[in-house]
Amino acid sequence: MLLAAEPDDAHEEGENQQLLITTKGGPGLEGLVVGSYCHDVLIRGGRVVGETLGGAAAFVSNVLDAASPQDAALNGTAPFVVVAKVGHDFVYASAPAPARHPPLLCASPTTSFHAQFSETAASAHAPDRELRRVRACDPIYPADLPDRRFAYGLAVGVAGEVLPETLERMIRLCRAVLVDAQALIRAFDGDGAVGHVALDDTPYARLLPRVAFVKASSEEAPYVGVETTRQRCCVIVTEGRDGCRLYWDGGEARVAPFPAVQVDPTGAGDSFLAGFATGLLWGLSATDAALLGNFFGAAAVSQVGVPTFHPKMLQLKKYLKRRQQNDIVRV
Ligand SMILES: Nc1ncnc2c1ncn2[C@@H]1O[C@H](COP(=O)(O)OP(=O)(O)O)[C@@H](O)[C@H]1O
Ligand SMILES: O=P([O-])([O-])O[C@@H]1[C@@H](O)[C@H](O)[C@@H](O)[C@H](O)[C@@H]1O
Repeated sequence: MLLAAEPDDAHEEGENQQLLITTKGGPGLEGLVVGSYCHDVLIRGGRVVGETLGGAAAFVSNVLDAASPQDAALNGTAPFVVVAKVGHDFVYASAPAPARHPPLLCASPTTSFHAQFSETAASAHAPDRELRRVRACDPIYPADLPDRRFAYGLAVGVAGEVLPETLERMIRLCRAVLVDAQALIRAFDGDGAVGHVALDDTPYARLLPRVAFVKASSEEAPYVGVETTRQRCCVIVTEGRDGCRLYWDGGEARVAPFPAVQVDPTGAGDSFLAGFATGLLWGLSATDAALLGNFFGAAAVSQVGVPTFHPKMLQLKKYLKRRQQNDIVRV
């Protein structure tokens, strides 16, 4: 699979879009992150063991900020925009991610999840938590997105807030869009318990040929339908402590994990996706970008809530960049 190094502005309906993130610096690298911040309540053995900032947008912007501090300092601005919504009850406005990337305020309450953790997950691929959405903020509408072009977009909803028309607008605005499957296939029962629907049965399915990557956890992968979806875009399945696999039309690759002592699995998938996008921005091959994704996923599970990164951790960039052969990236 060839991943073009330079952008291509043509985004026709049905076009089989390839990854179009340029490896060269400059304002053309601005990203668009769409998905709301939320309140997470962590419950173990019936007891609340933590209350933290959540929402994929929080974990994603945390990684993107950590991975591009020099760019941000040079421009005086972060090289990406976050479109997130919260209510007036939002308690993490001064936390680093929302403070740097303020959300839109709504009359509805902040999205809130209760995460019930099992004491032991049977395998790396077994679900280790049951999620319940107890409050939902407003959806993010196409009109909420800035009206300008971006190098890349990350659709990272957690509670159904990225509407099909919003994803379509992202595709029009961004040269390449990476999607977290959880933004597309979550369904909520009367109690808010999170379930899944088949991606093919959703209005998002027709947009897949115009998406560059879809990332799914092992639990979500059967609903994404890897065999069908890989014919439309590249699919990445994360496998917890086993790392991840990439599937494209005609091939696949396994990417090894980093060791970690897991204290809180929340945000691993989000941090993975942001690390993966960062790797592509650095000009890495998709498999090396996935290695960077594994690195940030492992870092996320090692800390409770939105993790902090020691600058030394980012020395991985030097190592991975040394492996980079040239600007045209092949898998
Ligand atoms: N226990 C772990 N040890 C090392 N890396 C992990 C661990 N759990 C998750 N990761 C990393 O985070 C990524 C996403 O985790 P996963 O559990 O598959 O996703 P999700 O959080 O969406 O359920 C994995 O692909 C892996 O890179
Ligand atoms: O753990 P993960 O799958 O990467 O992502 C999580 C979401 O699934 C969850 O709904 C949200 O409340 C967490 O804050 C986090 O964003």
